[in-house]
Amino acid sequence: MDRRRSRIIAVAVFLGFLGTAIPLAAMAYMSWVIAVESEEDRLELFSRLTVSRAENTLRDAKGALDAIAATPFVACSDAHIARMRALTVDTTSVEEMGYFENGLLTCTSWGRTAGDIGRSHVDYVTPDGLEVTIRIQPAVSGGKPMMGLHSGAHNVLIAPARLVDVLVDDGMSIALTNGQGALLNALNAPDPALVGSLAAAPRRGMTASDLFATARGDGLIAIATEPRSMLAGHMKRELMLLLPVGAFIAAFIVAVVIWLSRKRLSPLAELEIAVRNREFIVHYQPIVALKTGICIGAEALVRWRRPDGSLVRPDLFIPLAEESGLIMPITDQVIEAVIRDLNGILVQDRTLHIAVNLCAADIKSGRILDVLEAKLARTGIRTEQIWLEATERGFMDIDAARITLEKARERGHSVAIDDFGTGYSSLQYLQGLPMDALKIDKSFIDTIGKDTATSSVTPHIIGMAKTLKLYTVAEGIEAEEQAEYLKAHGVDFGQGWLFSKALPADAFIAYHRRTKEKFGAAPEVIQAAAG
Ligand SMILES: Nc1nc2c(ncn2[C@@H]2O[C@@H]3COP(=O)(O)O[C@H]4[C@@H](O)[C@H](n5cnc6c(=O)[nH]c(N)nc65)O[C@@H]4COP(=O)(O)O[C@H]3[C@H]2O)c(=O)[nH]1
Repeated sequence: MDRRRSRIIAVAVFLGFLGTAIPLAAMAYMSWVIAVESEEDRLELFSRLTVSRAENTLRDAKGALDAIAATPFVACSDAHIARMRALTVDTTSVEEMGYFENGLLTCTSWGRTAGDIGRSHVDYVTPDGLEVTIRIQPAVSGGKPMMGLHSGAHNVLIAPARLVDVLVDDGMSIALTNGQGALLNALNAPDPALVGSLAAAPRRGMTASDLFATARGDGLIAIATEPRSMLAGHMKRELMLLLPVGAFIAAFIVAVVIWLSRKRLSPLAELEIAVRNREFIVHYQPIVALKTGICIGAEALVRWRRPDGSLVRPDLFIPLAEESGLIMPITDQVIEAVIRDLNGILVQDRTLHIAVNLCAADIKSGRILDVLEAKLARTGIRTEQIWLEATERGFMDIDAARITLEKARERGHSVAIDDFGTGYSSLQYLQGLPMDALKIDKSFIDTIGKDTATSSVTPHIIGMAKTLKLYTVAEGIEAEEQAEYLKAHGVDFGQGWLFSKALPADAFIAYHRRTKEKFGAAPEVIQAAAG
């Protein structure tokens, strides 16, 4: 497996892992956030209930004090005491009402007193003017601590429990403070330090151990807290709802990652990347004049050099490239490589030509001629030094092919039909097409000297080419006797392992120099003139 495939697989595994982990973690986080939010909402609701409960209690007490102050009765008369008692009985929150004269309790809702109980100290004053003593231990309440509210000459005692008389859920604690931070009463022993901090700065949130929320009333702050462990159950419920959503998203992401990576791992995707990364190089197979042995040119044969350095043969990727249209950018890269590799030697030796293979799409559209013109401009390479090879597949649209080939020849290129004899159209098409050379396929050359069914075809192909006044190039010559046979039958040029395999540019240039020294130079570049 090459590095690119391993990288794609590694990236896919990594993305698959992220695509699974992130949605699941996001859903877990969302469950946590929702659980925290709704628990805090619940605590805030209980804080608001507490505040409203305390406000009602204080309002009732104030109502009773206002009502007694408005009575015309003589202080501590029977009527006055009866009125105080009636108000005490009628006002749920009031446990006792008292009347003070010269700072001493003179009578209460229960009767006259000895007049030896003084007014208790004032802890704070409510916004509506009630003087509050947070804790009084009156003799009449049986030792139960009371809260005293004083207005004018009267006071009332209320049970502090009335202020936080709220039915709370398990684990929840409540504290009620006045606006100055003094604790009025609490339920279920909330953490005093937390209560102190929230009384100073009311807010909602959580500490390492508790969740909390607060509510403000008129001169009152209620604080509700509960342990963080209460979140677990809530979060579990949210998870049950959200995890399937996370699992669905994760499955979707994983499916997309698999689909994309399979696409990227597909041969087509690899080829696309290769085109983008310009991974194509060209090897040159020498073409020699059979009579003299002189190297008159070469066929440019593309190779795909993978990032790991391995070379892929064209027959393994050209069919896919043709099918997908990627062949056109590949042809462009081949032309660029020819110019880059051989510009020098092509300018030095005008007898040398390079044959470039064209795909069917290029022959149909004729696009390649403009590409060639643009790329050859200012290189010094002559158009007649670039031959164009087309297989019969390129002539499917015969009218379009004729136009392209005519144009190509007008511009000076020679045109050869490649792999001749392997298609179905052959002769009939050939006659109508402007052509310079015919390349006899290796399958016919292989039959030379052998007694096979097709061996008799080879001399016919050669004869036909001569009749049509085409140059003949024999492909795939591997044996001396094949070369001799072809020479004897008047075939002009040959190409094959007998002379040389396809060579990298440097090796081809060296090959060309050697044969030039040995056999001399070609008289001139072989050109359309043949026709
Ligand atoms: N066994 C044997 N083989 C020999 C011998 N002499 C030459 N060959 C091989 O025969 C093929 C000749 O090229 P082709 O018929 O144009 O056939 C080419 C051509 O159709 C296509 N091709 C190569 N380069 C390009 C290109 O740049 N563009 C296009 N469109 N097709 C290309 O790929 C085909 C295969 O190319 P290659 O693998 O390079 O294979 C080359 C060459 O290496 C020999 O003596 N013995």
